[in-house]
Amino acid sequence: MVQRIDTRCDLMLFGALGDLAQRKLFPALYQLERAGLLAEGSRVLAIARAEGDTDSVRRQLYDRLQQHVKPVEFDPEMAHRFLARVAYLRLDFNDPEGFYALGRWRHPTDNELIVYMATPPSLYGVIARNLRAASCCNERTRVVVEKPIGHDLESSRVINDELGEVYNENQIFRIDHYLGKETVQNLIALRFANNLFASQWDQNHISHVEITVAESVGIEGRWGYFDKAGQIRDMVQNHLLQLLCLIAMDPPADLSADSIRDEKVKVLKALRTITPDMMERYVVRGQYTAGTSGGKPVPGYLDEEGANRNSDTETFVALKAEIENWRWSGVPFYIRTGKRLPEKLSQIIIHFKPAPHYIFDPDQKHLANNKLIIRLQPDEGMSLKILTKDQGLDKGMRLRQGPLELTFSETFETERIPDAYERLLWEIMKGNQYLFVRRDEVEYAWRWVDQVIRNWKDSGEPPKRYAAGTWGPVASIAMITRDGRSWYEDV
Ligand SMILES: NC(=O)C1=CN([C@@H]2O[C@H](COP(=O)(O)OP(=O)(O)OC[C@H]3O[C@@H](n4cnc5c(N)ncnc54)[C@H](OP(=O)(O)O)[C@@H]3O)[C@@H](O)[C@H]2O)C=CC1
Ligand SMILES: O=C1O[C@H](COP(=O)(O)O)[C@@H](O)[C@H](O)[C@H]1O
Repeated sequence: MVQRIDTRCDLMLFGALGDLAQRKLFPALYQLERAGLLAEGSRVLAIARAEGDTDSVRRQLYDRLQQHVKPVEFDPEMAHRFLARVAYLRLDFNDPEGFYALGRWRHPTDNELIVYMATPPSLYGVIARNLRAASCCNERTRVVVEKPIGHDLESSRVINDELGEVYNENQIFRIDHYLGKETVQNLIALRFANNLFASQWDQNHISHVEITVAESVGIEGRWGYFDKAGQIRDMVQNHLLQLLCLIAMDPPADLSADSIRDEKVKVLKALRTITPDMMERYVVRGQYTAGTSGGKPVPGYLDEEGANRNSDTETFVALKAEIENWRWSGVPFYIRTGKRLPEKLSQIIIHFKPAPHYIFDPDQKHLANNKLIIRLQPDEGMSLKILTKDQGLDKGMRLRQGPLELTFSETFETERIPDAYERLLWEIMKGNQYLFVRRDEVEYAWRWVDQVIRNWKDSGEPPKRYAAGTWGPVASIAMITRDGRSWYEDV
């Protein structure tokens, strides 16, 4: 049972009629209502520039909730109860005068103020300044911004500076929604609550690590945004590097936001720069062509709605990251992520080194390393592959690899796993920053990713094509095979 808080909050949601707000944020707020976690008197101000008033926007939101909340979890009475908290304000975010209406909406409440910018990052600075000019924030205000922060290190610095002019770092909640996923948080529990793993978690015992975040979806009507970003800015700079940090970081002294973030920053700082001469062996970028998804034909990236047919933007990245410190020296982290892959699957595989002296059947030597498979989504859980003796009189000392299995839904009879945004909104209401990204993390991540993007640009090489519904360009298989390894397949 989650403990409710009695702090009344006012949430100003900029970009309230956009994709993120409608698909993720309002459903998450509805779920908090359903769980009884919104304090009496908490309110939401939906702010966007489309025509409409509170009644019409509530009707629109009701329909969206019906669309995006699972039918078994949708309760019309609860939806109306939640929507009664919502008002709509039509506003152009570039219009400073319009922001005085926000002050009028607030007056005379002393509810805690949360400002959520579900808008393009180019608007964060102007919204912050206009809020300040209209006296709509104080040192207790929490401001929430979405990833990606900028499109490179320089633009992220500009945005962070603009936010920093109005808010202190401890007021800024930079979202990386992967940090809100239960199973991602579980990495911290797995690593630091189990001494069994803690003592094995380094280059003495681990040969390599794989991180796969595969998506079966394509661009889903977001071509305008995605084409400027590409998979490296959309997924690697944030979600995948955050996963890498949680796997690679040293134990934090405690669970406080800064203890955890200090350790993540050390990992990002230690990432080996990928120089132009390393690109061929370390990085593969791909773009999907027509193929199939879920058994149905789907168009290629260049034929998606709104596409520019000459685009060289990547929809797939595979790369080999190396961390230059004592713990991880010589242990590659192979990461891959892409759109229109065969399935939605996020998993991390820790490949342990074999025993120092092998005494079994030489033909079975390839089996002789333990693997820990951490399934982030779907089918959340973990599986430790261990070796046992094959049973039977005729088997001698033949080995067999089998799993020690922990599927969360079966073992713990978990009710429902909350969506990442539910968790994150809840933590923002409580004012807890440990699941949010600090400025230096964002900037070190950009520094590393920028170098890869610069190398791509300088080489002028187009992305390698892969058919929708496959695991990316064959070059990504060659990349790992060259090191005598392969992407893990559960057989
Ligand atoms: N969608 C997603 O799944 C994810 C999105 N994000 C991030 O979240 C943020 C929002 O993304 P998304 O919801 O997809 O974007 P959308 O473009 O769908 O939504 C942006 C919203 O802001 C409004 N807006 C833009 N400019 C102005 C303005 N000058 N004045 C008033 N309203 C304005 C838009 O109104 P109008 O429609 O009139 O233009 C729209 O309501 C981005 O930073 C994105 O990178 C992060 C992770 C996932
Ligand atoms: O941030 C983003 O994440 C989604 C994938 O998130 P998931 O929770 O469904 O795994 C991705 O599709 C989107 O392009 C990206 O902006």
